[in-house]
Parts: sequence; structure tokens; C-alpha cells
Amino acid sequence: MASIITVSGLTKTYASGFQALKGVDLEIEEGEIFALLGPNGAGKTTMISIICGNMRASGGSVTVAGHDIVKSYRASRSAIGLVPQELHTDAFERVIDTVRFSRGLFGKPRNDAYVEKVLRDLSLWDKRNNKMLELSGGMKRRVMIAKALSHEPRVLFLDEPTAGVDVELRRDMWKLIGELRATGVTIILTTHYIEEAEEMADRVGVIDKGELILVEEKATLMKKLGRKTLTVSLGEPLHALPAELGEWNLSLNGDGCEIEYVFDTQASRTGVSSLLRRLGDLGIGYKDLNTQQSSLEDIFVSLVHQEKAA
Ligand SMILES: Nc1ncnc2c1ncn2[C@@H]1O[C@H](COP(=O)(O)OP(=O)(O)OP(=O)(O)O)[C@@H](O)[C@H]1O
Repeated sequence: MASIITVSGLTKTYASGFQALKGVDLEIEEGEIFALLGPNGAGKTTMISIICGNMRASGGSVTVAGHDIVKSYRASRSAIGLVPQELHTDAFERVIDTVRFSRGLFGKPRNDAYVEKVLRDLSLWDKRNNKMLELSGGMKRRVMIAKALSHEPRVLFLDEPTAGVDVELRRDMWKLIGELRATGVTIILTTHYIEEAEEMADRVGVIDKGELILVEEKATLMKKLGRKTLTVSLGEPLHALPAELGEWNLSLNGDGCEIEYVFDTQASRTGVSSLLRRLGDLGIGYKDLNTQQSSLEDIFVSLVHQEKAA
């Protein structure tokens, strides 16, 4: 598939001397949904701000739809729709006017049929004459998307589209983004939520401390991330793990009162039932069992570790 965005050797050093991007290379394919994951301060917003032309890079280059973002700023910027994290619109403005106004900012001629299509696609047509202050939070978010789509961009950036929204609204937003992709728009979203990447993305990039440490097909990444930790609370503390438990990768914690087993949830045999059977055979009794999915933070930590070790 053809690339719609090419990022090469991108660096950013802020005036303070802080290096927020340390040479990022990335190709975004036309028509895909790409999720950019990263802990706070990783450099996601810095990278998006540079691609969208809101901030200057210190080094490297970016092209959007074939246009260099510095030499052909207007052409590259008009290929992009950006949905920022914060909602900022005039509370007293009508929905349809704010969307038309955004289109005008890009020098595009008025096109009522297109604006109607965008508003209908986002289920906002019935609200077109409402003032922004009369809308719910979810509707306001959809207006922000309508504004970003108003000038017919080929790429849509969504910066944490579901930060701080409830589960139901998050699911609506995922459905909506899937529908937008079906219209041919390439979508790049940043998120802290692994479920969001799992639900929507075709590919996932992980950025940490200004470096893109991994870019992978989602299916491959989910396989790697499908880890859980089983904690077995023992009836009696153990001084050491018996040799008979050597075939499982276990650790003994909590002053010998807990056995921890990290397993791969995608494996055909997780080893959980055989471990519990072996504990029974050895006469090791337990009071409680608890499993925990690796958190996004654990995953980052383990990815960063793997990267450093490699
Ligand atoms: N204007 C600035 N001057 C100096 N340092 C900055 C500036 N803006 C951002 N930074 C630093 O650059 C790093 C990357 O910030 P950025 O906002 O790109 O991260 P992020 O991945 O978007 O984080 P978050 O998930 O918290 O939004 C952070 O350490 C941040 O403190």
C-alpha cells in the first residue's frame, strides 16, 4: 500500500535543551488506522504538532500526501484534519456554522452538500441549528471531528479521542472512527488505552522517551501483549520453590506466601491447570487465586527493557 505520510529522522529539541524526539522514522499507509501509544511525556503530541505544522522540527523531514511540511506547508496542511484533545468552540455558535467556518479557514469554497454529508455521518444533522452550549459532551466531540473533516482532508489525527469519556461513549466513538475509515480517510490516533488500539488499529506504534521503539501489525502486538499474572496465595508459606515446579516460570513473593506465574493467554496451553494439579500433588495448599492482565504500563516497561537488551 502507498504511504500517505513519511517521517524521516525527525528530531525535536525544545529551547530548554530537552530532546523530545530522537530521530523518528515512520511510514503511514493510506487508508489505515494507526494507533500511536506511549506513556505521558513520550513525545506523541510533539510529533503530531510537527506533522500538522503547528511546531517546527529541529531536524529530519516529513511529507504528507507527497508534500513537504515545510516547503509546501499549505498543501500538506490542507491534507490533514486535526481533532485536538481539548474541545474549543464558541459556545453560542450554531453547529453548522462552526463546521462551515472551519472549511472556510482552508480556503475551500462553500459546499453545503459536503457539510451535510459530514454532519449526517456524525449523527449531527438533527442538531445542525443548535448552539454548541446546547450539546452533550459526546456531541461536542463529534462536532470537533466534523470541523476537522470539513475541508475534506485525506488524513485525520485524533489526539486521545476518548480521554475521560465514559465506556458507552468510548464505544460509540470507536464505531464512528471505524465508519470514517470506510470512507477512505487515513486515521492516526494517540491513546493511553490498550483496548482502544486493540479494538480499532490496523497497526500500532509505541513511542517512549522520544524514540519509536516498535511499529507492528496489531494482531502481532496483541499476541506479544497477551500476558497475565496468576497469583496463588498459599495456605502455608514456603521457604523456597520446590524443584518439581521448575518447568513453570514462577517467583515466590510476599515472604513465601505467594507464588506468581506469568503466562501467555494466547498460548494453546497456558500451563495454569497443570500448575494447580502439580501444587495439589505436592500437597501445597492455597487459599486464593487471582489473575491480572498486564497493564499498558507493564507492557511499555517490558518493551523498553527488550529494546535495551537487544
Ligand atoms: N514547550 C516545551 N518545552 C520544553 N519541553 C517540552 C515542551 N513541550 C513538551 N515538552 C516535553 O517534551 C516531552 C514530550 O512531550 P509530549 O507532550 O510530546 O508528550 P506526550 O507523549 O504527548 O505526552 P502525554 O501523553 O502526556 O500527552 C515531555 O517530557 C514534555 O515535558
